Amino acid sequence: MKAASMNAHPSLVIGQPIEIRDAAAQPEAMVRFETVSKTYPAYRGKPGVVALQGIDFAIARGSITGVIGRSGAGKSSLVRLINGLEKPTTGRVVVDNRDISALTGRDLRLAQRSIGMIFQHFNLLSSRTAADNIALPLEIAGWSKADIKTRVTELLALVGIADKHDRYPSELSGGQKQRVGIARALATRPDVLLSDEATSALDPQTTRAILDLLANINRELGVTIVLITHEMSVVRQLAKEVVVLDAGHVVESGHVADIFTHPKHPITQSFLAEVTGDSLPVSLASRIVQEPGSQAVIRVQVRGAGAGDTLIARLARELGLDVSLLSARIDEIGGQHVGSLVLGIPGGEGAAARTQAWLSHHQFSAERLGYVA
Ligand SMILES: Nc1ncnc2c1ncn2[C@@H]1O[C@H](COP(=O)(O)OP(=O)(O)OP(=O)(O)O)[C@@H](O)[C@H]1O
Repeated sequence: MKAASMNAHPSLVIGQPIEIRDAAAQPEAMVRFETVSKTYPAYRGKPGVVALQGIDFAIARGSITGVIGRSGAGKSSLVRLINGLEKPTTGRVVVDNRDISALTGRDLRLAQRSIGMIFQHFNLLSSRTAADNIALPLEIAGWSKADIKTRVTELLALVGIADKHDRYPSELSGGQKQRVGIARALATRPDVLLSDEATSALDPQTTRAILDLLANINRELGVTIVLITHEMSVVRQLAKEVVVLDAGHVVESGHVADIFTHPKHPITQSFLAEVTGDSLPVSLASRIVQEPGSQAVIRVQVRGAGAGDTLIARLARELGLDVSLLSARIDEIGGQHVGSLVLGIPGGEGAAARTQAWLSHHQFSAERLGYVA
């Protein structure tokens, strides 16, 4: 593509008007996996590996979708199928209505320009300044020097490091390096941004800042973001949808708030335990014992503003229980209020069992933590 035609794209500076996407005219999905499997063939005496099997899901245009799984679950394979670096063994991967798995050569390279990617270790060229790293994909795409200069300035401002134009990667912090990585990934105005563990090497504060930047980019530019991660805290902070991968299969998927309040698969529950397990105040955690005491302690996940108060009132009314609220934590997850309530249930084992049965009947996700004296 010639530089002149690339200039026809509107500017992408946050705060300025952006390309209007006509949702009615666009089909819903930006990425669609259609009964995809991926097997790496046997090689030099090593057996073949089935990395993905029966993968069938769609990523909505303009969404932020988290793909979470343990090491070896198949996350990187999934990403490489989206950007066409790998071909599926069976099925199709459709990106923006094109079967990317069927593209080769120049067609594939052009399609890949609309799919940006950021990495855990940034993958910057150490011999190039921040500006020249960002310029690289534009040079490859054949942009003119003048257009590259304008675009790079715009991108540096977009990611909040306008003053780092001439800095080399060795002179930048981890967060700043990732900002360069994000600017480079956005340079050719992609529709999809793939983030492969992009915050895994960063401290929690920098992680938060980078995830905030990605949220802004999604909001302002409408770029569909696919977040590959092994950390539920990343999904919780940024994603609206989540796909849980285990051993090459999608074991659960849906709205983040639904999955947080009703995790079904054990692997999802274990991911959630990592982010919610530390939510008990130390003073309460230290009082919880497993021998029967005066109150059974039950943790319940609730959704929606005021849901906690309503639940306690219903338990009082319908089961006649004088429930005490031992601890509560409310988060905003996937745009919804999600609460984790720790309730004290008096009345011994019978009352605790009735409460659990009632919660389960009304489809609350609940777990017994023990008793307090
Ligand atoms: N190029 C390859 N050749 C052979 N086997 C591969 C190749 N790439 C991945 N695999 C295997 O496929 C399975 C899924 O790997 P993949 O890298 O997709 O998982 P992952 O969830 O990204 O893991 P991690 O978080 O450790 O990177 C693993 O068993 C892995 O060893």
